[in-house]
This record gives sequence, C-alpha cells and structure tokens, in this order.
Amino acid sequence: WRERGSASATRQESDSNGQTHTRVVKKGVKDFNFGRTLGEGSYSTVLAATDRQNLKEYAIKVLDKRHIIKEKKVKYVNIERDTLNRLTEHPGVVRLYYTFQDERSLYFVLDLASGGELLGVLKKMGSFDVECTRFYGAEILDSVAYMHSRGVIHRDLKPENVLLDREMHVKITDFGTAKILPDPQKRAVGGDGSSGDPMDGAETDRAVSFVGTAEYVSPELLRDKNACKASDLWAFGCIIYQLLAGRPPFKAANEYLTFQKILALDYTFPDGFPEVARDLVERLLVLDPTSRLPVEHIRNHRFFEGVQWGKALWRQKAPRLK
Ligand SMILES: NC(=O)c1nn(CC2CCNCC2)c2c1CCc1cnc(N=C3C=CCC=C3)nc1-2
Repeated sequence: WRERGSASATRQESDSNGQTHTRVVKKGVKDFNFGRTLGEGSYSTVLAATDRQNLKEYAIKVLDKRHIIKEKKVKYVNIERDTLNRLTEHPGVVRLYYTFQDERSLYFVLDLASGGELLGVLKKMGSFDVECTRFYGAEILDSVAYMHSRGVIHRDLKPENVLLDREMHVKITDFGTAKILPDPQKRAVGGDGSSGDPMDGAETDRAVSFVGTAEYVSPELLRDKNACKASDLWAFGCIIYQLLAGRPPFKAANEYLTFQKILALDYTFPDGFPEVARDLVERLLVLDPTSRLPVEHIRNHRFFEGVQWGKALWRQKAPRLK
C-alpha cells in the first residue's frame, strides 16, 4: 500500500567522519500512547492518541488490512487517503498529517477534534438560535466551498460528521465516501480550478454504489443516482433547517418513507422558524439540483448578512452556545 504524507520526524545523526546528517524517521505505533475510541467503522477504528515525543494529540484512524481486502474496500481507502491529501489547506477540514503501516493495519494520523460532534451539542441545546446557526452554517459552507474548489464532493454531510475543535470551530470529517471529480483542467472550465457547475460530478453513466445517510440524501441521488456538488448543498440546507428546528426536515418511521418525503419535497417549517432562514432553506431544498442556490449566492444571502468570510471567520471566537 503506497504511503503518502509528509515525513513525520527527523533525527540528527553523525557519521564516522563526524559529519552530521538529518535522517527522516517515519513514526510508528510505538511513538504514540493510544487513548479512548472516538469512532468505529466496519473496517476501521478511530482512537485518540498522544505523540510520546512532542505530546501533541491526534486522532489516529486504524484500518484493518485483512478486512479491507476481504470487504473489497481497497478502492475506498485509497479514495479517502487521496481526498484527505487534497484537502490540507483549510481550517474547517480534518487534516491528514501522515500515514504509516505495520503488518496488520494502516494508520492515518489526523487532527483531533476534541469538541466532539455538532450533533451532540445540538441535542444538548435542543436547537440553536439564529446567531449560532449563522456562525456554524458559515463555517460549514466555507469548508464545503473549499472541498468543491479542490474537486471533492463529500456526499455524506450531516451533523455527525461536523466535528468541533477545542475552540468550538468546525472540523468536517469522514471522507470515506467522498467523490473526487476528474481534474477540471482537463476539461474546458473557468480558471479557479472549479467548473462552478452545480451538476459537476454528476454520475450519469456509472451505477453509484453509495447512498448517504437517509435524512440528508439528495433527491437526485435517490432518483437518478446522480451525486454532484449541489448534493452537498442539499445536505447543507437540511443542516441549517435542523440547527434551527432541532430536527431534520425529512424524517419518517423508516428509510423508505424518509426517501418518499424527500422525493415529494414533503416538509414543513415549525411555527417560529425565522423568516430569513426559511427563505434560504427554501432555495436549497429544491428538487432540481441545477436550480439550487450556488455557494456564492448562499454567501450573499441575507441570512449570512454581517458574516466576515475567509480567514476572519476562523479567527473570531465561536459564539457561546445558548
Ligand atoms: N471516520 C473518520 O475518519 C473519523 N471518525 N471520527 C469519529 C466519528 C464519530 C462519529 N461521528 C463522526 C466522527 C473521527 C474521524 C476523523 C478524525 C477525528 C478527529 N476527532 C474526532 N473526535 C471526536 C471527539 C469526540 C466524539 C467523536 C469524535 N473524531 C474523528
């Protein structure tokens, strides 16, 4: 399994002539103290870990090689690693520092988000007010816009995958089901490396083997197996609704009934749902992905009036959750 990621440690060594050389040393399991389990997947476990040399804390995703091969998931593991290697320059995305392996497992050394899941905080609060929804909505949107600009569709955006760091800023995770778009430079597109086309990434000719989490799945994925950038914006609309209402817009007794509600756009706003947010959600929860509000128009929507986008957003103090 070819490894990627920057060298993780260096050591100064002198040779017989007294010459000092810098040796690149790959870290390994013995360099970490492993702590609590943060999450479990069908072929991976995520553990909190501390680097014994510099005491830095990480989340280390341990993937069982035998299980990956048996479950035919090698492609997904490579997609996840390649996706994470593309998304290294944004504060809102969990960063992959480096990987290493041993006989049995692969190890992804990742940012630790010690604040847990946004969903956990939402459950404690019941629902967020407009100010908190605006802040967390802005950080999620900024992170999704960055992913899309790097040719990545998340495809399973949901409050469980929106983590919080120590300062309660957003860290989006779980790219195991992400989709990497063909390099737009190879197609006639605009200069910023992103086609800007909401249908970018639509899989029209190949069967899509993955469907996200029922409550946040887009109608196009259910109807035509099309996963495109606009599918992440549908999930974003569901998240904005859920932060303010305390529940997702489409939820039924089982997955099949939830899918029927999505395809029929069968949802209502609770009394007291803020008008300005309602207008934004109504422009995102649109059945036709090409008619959904694109990222730049979302940023300029009056719901986000006063938000300082870019670095300033990530430098400000997260609002006290009340
Ligand atoms: N699948 C992953 O890559 C992954 N899974 N987790 C834990 C999951 C728990 C269920 N909801 C989705 C995330 C992580 C990561 C990346 C790296 C990562 C970094 N920090 C945390 N932190 C947590 C802290 C408290 C509770 C859960 C997660 N978790 C992860």
